[in-house]
This record gives sequence, structure tokens and C-alpha cells, in this order.
Amino acid sequence: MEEFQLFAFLVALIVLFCGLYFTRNKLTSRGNIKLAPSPPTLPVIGNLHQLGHLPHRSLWELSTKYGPIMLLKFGSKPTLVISSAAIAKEILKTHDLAFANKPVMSAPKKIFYDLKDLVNLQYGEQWRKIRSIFVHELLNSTRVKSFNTIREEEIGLMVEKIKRVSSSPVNLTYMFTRLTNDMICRSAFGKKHSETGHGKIFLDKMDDAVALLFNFTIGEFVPWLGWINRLNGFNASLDKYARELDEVLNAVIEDHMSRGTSSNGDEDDGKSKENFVDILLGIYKGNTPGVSIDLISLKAVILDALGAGTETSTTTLIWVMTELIRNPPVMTKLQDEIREIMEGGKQQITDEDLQKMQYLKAVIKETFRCHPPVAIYFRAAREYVNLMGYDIAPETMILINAWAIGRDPSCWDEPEKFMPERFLNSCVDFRGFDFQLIPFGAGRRICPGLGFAAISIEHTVANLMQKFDWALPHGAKGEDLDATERPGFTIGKKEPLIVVPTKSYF
Ligand code: HEM
Repeated sequence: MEEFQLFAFLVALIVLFCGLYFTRNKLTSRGNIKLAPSPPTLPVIGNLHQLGHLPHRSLWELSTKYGPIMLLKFGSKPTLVISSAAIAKEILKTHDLAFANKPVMSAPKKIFYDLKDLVNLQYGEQWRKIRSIFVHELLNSTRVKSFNTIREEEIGLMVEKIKRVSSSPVNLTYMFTRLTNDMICRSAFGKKHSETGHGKIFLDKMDDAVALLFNFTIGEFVPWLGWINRLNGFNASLDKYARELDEVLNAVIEDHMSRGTSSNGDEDDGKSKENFVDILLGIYKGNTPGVSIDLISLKAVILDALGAGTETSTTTLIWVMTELIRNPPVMTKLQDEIREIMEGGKQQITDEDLQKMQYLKAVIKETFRCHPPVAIYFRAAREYVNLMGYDIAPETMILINAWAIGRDPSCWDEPEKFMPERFLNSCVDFRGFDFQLIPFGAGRRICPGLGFAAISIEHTVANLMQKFDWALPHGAKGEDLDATERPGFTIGKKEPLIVVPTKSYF
């Protein structure tokens, strides 16, 4: 019996290695075509087995062996993985137009209205139209400023809550989630997340749906194995989330319609002005000259604003505070800067004050370098491209590993160290011009929420640093703080961040 098992094992091994040999040869010798370096693939699954639990780390490790541009196969899908600033610049600047598409995947189709949302739209006329609505109508600088009051009120409420529990442990993960959800829900719906049944149900379901989408399932990449996703209930769960999210969005729209909006987007009751839903409904009703939107795209845009805007900002805030607690001298230096600028007991931190806080900006940049919330983001080739001597086929999926780029040794000294000082005498910024720091992407498809997110994060951290000192419970030292990551659409901290605001500064 044992001999038979050994024989069966050897046969399986030979079949596996033959498969490996042929798949590899097929990839690297196609006439004159020059393909990027590739690790060996397994039959059927290609390189899917190498993604691991935290793909940004596994792919980075693979890149240390195969180089900053690697051609992998996700099932049958050719996938180019980029891990250096120089190659990211080629993709996002030199060949930005050729790589301006997004991969077409069956799972997101279910949630994002057949990929009609801005994040997933293919490059073209419709993308330009929706992008313009996002950039010029929802998130232009005047609108972002008009959200100042919401931001200030919500941060003020959080500060009051922390003051009340001062000297006891607080769960900052929970607090930041509520703060970001409330800020985005008030901006999007005109009401707080915690106040509106709609907002709460929506964000809870959205979180679950997005977590599900970030499973790289075999059924997605090997079309003839699509039945696995039907059999194991994956498709049914997505269908259910899609139905439920659509129901909530319909209810939100009906609610706003029945209350009525004036031509400038203000609600009749005047309570909550300039929220996304009212602005979009104004456009839908033809109140904004030269701009139009259909109902499905309107719902898809709301999905994006909430889906792309909440978890990313929460994750960033948690990492900023985690790094500050792990690095006490950095926290002290930041507090000194902020308290000096706010000298004289001034409580309200304004945009002008924030402009003066250079060390704060450096701390946030360093956090984005070490912990880009969207560690890997996707593009797709619209046409054949010769990229740095390699032939890239149309529809190749492109993965930009922003996390690996933050460790690119040709750009960063001691990349493992949290060292905001590296940004003090440098003009490197995260606005899409410096390819060694691209947490928001770059080029045509750069994140349109960048300005909104950046100012909210600066404002929140500045307030927490001005008004409190922070320590770990039970006298634990900063270096004891667990910084293990959890996988997902954003790479967050696995365990909740529990800290003690030890002294308030009022
Ligand atoms: C810390 C916060 C945020 C981070 C790190 C972030 C990151 C990103 C990244 C990496 C992309 C892909 C860029 C590319 O392909 O080049 C993206 C796209 C996008 N983000 Fe953000 N984002 C954040 C906040 C927001 C907010 C607050 C909103 C909206 C309110 C938003 C809406 C979007 C949308 C709609 C897209 C798709 C743009 C397109 O494809 O044209 N994001 N974001």
C-alpha cells in the first residue's frame, strides 16, 4: 500500500513538473516577442498560489528575485507586476493613456452596476464624463472647503468624547471608523452615518461586499472553473449584497427626491447643504447646464464616494497613530510643532495653521510611504505597448505595488525605518508627480478624492496631537505595539488600536 502511494506521488510530481516546464517555455519563447521575467507557473492556476495571505508582501519578495517588472499569470490572465518607481513612471506617465483601462472582472460587475462606476469604468467618453462630475461638481476645491464645517464639527465631537474618557483606554480604530463614516455620510447624504439608517446599513454592507471582492478566486481567473464560485456560494453572496446595496441607494434617492432639492443643490429644509446626493440629483434633473447623468451612473458614483473614501481614510489615520506611538520622539516633535503654531491657547485649527505644519505633512507622507492603504492597485493595457524593451499584450492586467515602491532601494535610504525627517528638506509629495510616493496613483486615473482625504487626515491628526498626549495601556512601550497587517481592499492594522490619552492640553 505504501509502495502504491509512493508511486502515485511520483507520477503526480512528474506531471506537475512537465506542466511547469511547458507552461514556462510557452511563455518565454514566442518568436521575437520579448516578455518580462516570469517566475515558473503551475498548470491551470499559473502563479495564483504565490499571492499568499498578504499579496503586496509576497509579490515584493518575488520581485527581489525576478525584478521590478514581472510577468505573472493569474490563472489564464497575463498580469504585469510593477515594484519600482522608475517603471511606475513609465506606466503612469509615459504610457498613461495606453494603461488607462481597468481589468474587467466578473465579481465587481455584480456590485458596481456592470462596472459603470468611476473606479471600474473603461477609459473613454463615459469615463471622462463621470470623472468630470466627480472632479468639477463633487470634489472641486470650493466644495472641499464647503465640507470644512462638517469636518470641524465631527472632529470636535470626537475630541470631546476622548476628553470625557481621558486617562482610560480608548479604541481609536472604532473612533476613526465612526469619524470617517460620519464625515463621508454627511458629505454624501447630508446626514451622519450613525443617525441615518440608510448610511449605516449601506456602509456595513459595502464593507462586507468589498472584503469579499478582494479574494483572488480561482473562478475569476480560470473561466472554465467559474462553477466553483457558483457552487461555494461566492456568487450568491455577491448577488445578495448587490441587491441590498441597490435597495438602500434607491431608498436614499427616493428620500432626497421627496424632500426636493433646489437648483443649487441645497435641501429645502436647509439643514444639510451641498451633499453629493443632492448635487447629483440636481444634475440628473437637468439643473446644471452642460452636465448630465443617468440614474445607474448616479448610483454607481455614490457607491464609489462611500466605498473608496471611507476605509482608505480610516486605515491611514490608524497607521499614523500607530507609528507615532511606536516612535515617541517623532510624536513629541510633532506635538511641539503643532502646539507652538497654536500658541496662546487657540483651539480651532484652521487650514492656514495646517499649511504651517511642515513636520505634520512629513509624518503623513512617511505613513503613506510605509503603509499605502491601497497597497496594490490595478490598471489594464488598452493596446500593445513596448515597455522598457518588453512586449506587453493588450488587456494585460497591471498591478502597481505601491507598498513595494515605498521600499524601492534606489529611492529610499533605510526604507524599513519610520523617519519623517526624510521629507523635511525634500519636495517629494503624494500628488502624483513623484513616482516613489504614489499612494493615490498618478496620471489620468489618479484618485479624485486626494484633496478631500489629505485635508481630513491632517486636520484629525493635528487635533489629536495638539490636545492629548498618548500612551499604551498598562505602561507598555511603543515598540511593543503590534503592527501586524490584515489583508483586504486596504491593508489595515489587524488588531484594534487601543491607547490612553494621558494628558489633555486645553
Ligand atoms: C487616504 C485616502 C485615499 C487613498 C489612499 C486613495 C487611493 C486611491 C488609489 C490608489 C486609486 C487608484 C489610482 C490609479 O489607478 O492611478 C484611487 C482611485 C479613486 N479614488 Fe481614491 N483614495 C483615497 C480616498 C478617496 C476618497 C475620499 C474618494 C472619494 C470621496 C476617493 C475616490 C476615488 C475614485 C472615484 C477613484 C477612481 C478614479 C478613476 O479611476 O478615475 N478616494 N484612490
